[in-house]
Amino acid sequence: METAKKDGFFQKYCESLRKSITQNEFNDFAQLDSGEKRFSFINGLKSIVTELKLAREFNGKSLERSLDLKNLGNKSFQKESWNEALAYYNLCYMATPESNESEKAIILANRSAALYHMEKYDLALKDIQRAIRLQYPKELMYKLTERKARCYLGKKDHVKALECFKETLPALDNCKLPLERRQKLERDAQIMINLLPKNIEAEKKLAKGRKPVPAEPKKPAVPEFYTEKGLYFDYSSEEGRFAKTNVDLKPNTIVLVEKPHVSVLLEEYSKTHCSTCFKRVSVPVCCPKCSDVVFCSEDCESSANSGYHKYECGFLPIFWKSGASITCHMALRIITQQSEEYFLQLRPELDGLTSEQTDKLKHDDYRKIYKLVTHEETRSAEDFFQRTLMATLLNACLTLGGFYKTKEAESFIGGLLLHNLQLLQFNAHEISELQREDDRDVGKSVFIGGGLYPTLALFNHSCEPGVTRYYKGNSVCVRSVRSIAAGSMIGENYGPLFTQTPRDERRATLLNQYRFSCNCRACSENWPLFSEMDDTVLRFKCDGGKICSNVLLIPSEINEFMIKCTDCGEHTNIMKGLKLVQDTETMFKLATKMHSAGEIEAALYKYVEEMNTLDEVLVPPYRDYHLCQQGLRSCMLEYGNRYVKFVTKK
Ligand SMILES: C[S@@+](CC[C@H](N)C(=O)[O-])C[C@H]1O[C@@H](n2cnc3c(N)ncnc32)[C@H](O)[C@@H]1O
Repeated sequence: METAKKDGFFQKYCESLRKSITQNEFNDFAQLDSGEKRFSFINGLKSIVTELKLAREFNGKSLERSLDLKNLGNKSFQKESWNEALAYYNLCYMATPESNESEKAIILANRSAALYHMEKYDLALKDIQRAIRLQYPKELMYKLTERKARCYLGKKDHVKALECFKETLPALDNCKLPLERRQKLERDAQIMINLLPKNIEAEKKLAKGRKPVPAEPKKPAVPEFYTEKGLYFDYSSEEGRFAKTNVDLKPNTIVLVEKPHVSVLLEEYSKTHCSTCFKRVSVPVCCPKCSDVVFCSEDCESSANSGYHKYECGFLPIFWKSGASITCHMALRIITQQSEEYFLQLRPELDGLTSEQTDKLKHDDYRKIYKLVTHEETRSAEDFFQRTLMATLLNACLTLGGFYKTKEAESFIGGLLLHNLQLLQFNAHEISELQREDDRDVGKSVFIGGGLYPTLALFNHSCEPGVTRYYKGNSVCVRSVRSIAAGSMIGENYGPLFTQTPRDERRATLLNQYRFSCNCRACSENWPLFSEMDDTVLRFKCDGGKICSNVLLIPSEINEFMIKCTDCGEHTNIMKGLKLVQDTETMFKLATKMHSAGEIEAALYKYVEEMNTLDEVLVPPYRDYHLCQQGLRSCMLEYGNRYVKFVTKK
């Protein structure tokens, strides 16, 4: 990844600073042999803060804008356009300045009303709670207690609903409504107060006679860290460290689940996804000071505001305008998510760390990532110049954000920023999300941010990868997509696949971007591209006993697949207990809604591998054809040892 886009201010500043220094000065810089020295040199040239007039920006908050948005929200609400009202209230909440607490309380209360009408009772209850915490006006409090009661009614929690209707009566004492209106509300609440105890009694009686319903099993939380027991890391002088297995791995095996050491959203997703955990957010919790990020919960907001966001708040607009790449933001976040003392404490041991020591550490320990590949020895002085200048821009954010308590820490942390920029270039991963295109039945994988996964970063590349990655929030899951024999390397893919890109081009890209020459099986045997494979078609025996030439793989609701013969219409259930999914439209909906892309792929591969009689597959275009075809083909190669082309059903 490049340090910065051409159209941002950083690139221009970098070029002008480079021109302003003499060749002798540049030669002196080129001689330097540590990150700390490089940082001090560039940081000492000119003050980047003064040159670029850097200061925190909080342009997104304005009471005027907030009131305008509230009016728009209220208009949509009156039209009963609940979704539209919610969208305006969200924007309005984000735009409200920190000091306007009572205004914020009113907006949250309005948002709770929209959510109530959308039957999102839990979310409405949360907003009511937030409004109450922010000193919602006493004279209007009856509205919230009554809405709370109705939310509990919606949730069929009659006991809590009764409590809230009871709270409504004293709350009405503070209201400023005309007497008639107030009496009407009191009567309504009283009706419910009289009615609900009977319901509660009846429910109790019914419950006595009924067998207790077992609670729904909770979905297991994504583990912080999991590895397949056969996974280990080997080393060679040409390839560095790389992942291997000491057991046979079947397709679809989870090889690794890992939380990132650091992860950052792209600007485009900073207001639709939680900045801390990457969950998509429809009812955001905002930062009190800036309107550049959103959170999915108070927990994520407070962990951000007591940590990384405390220093980054107000700098994101500058960062985005600078054109700095997401890896630069990650280099900064690695620092802002810890404290100055944390790094100063680690300082004496960083350079002496060994993999035996770091392998045992947790993902959030800086020592775990410090020794990742940087290819420092192959870098040019120009490369160092640009990256070091970026480190000074990141450092300006730390200085202005109040990160430093001691001036002496600056050059050390500046050196770490430069180190982070180098290691992220080769070890960071794009984080993607499976999104469904509006009116189409096709899901696509969309790049939403970047992450650094300390264990995944040790996997080497193969143009015929053995695994695929997908994400849950910002956690990565790595699954095998074909059989991998004990003793083999587990290769992941850095970009070029053998089915799509000719060997020389693949090798050139990898050499340029990752500084190695690829010798994977597909490269050394020079396998043909997908477009060069022959169209051999064999036939699959369907359940109807006939031999049919067209078969379609259909994902079911439970991440398993069946085959539909498109000639005779028979279905073959390849796993027991599967629900039949009859039409392709439902299939696509299920595929894109219920499964992540990686899971679908991995499961597809598994079943293709199990059906070694199958030669032609019509691959449904539910996502990215290439990966799908590539995976299927490589499964077939293991069986038939010949090249088979898969036909894609458009
Ligand atoms: C993400 S790291 C992978 C782990 C790395 N081998 C290590 O020792 O930390 C990427 C770097 O690993 C090396 N690498 C990755 N795949 C390779 C391969 N197939 N052959 C040789 N070197 C490879 C390259 O130096 C590349 O820049």
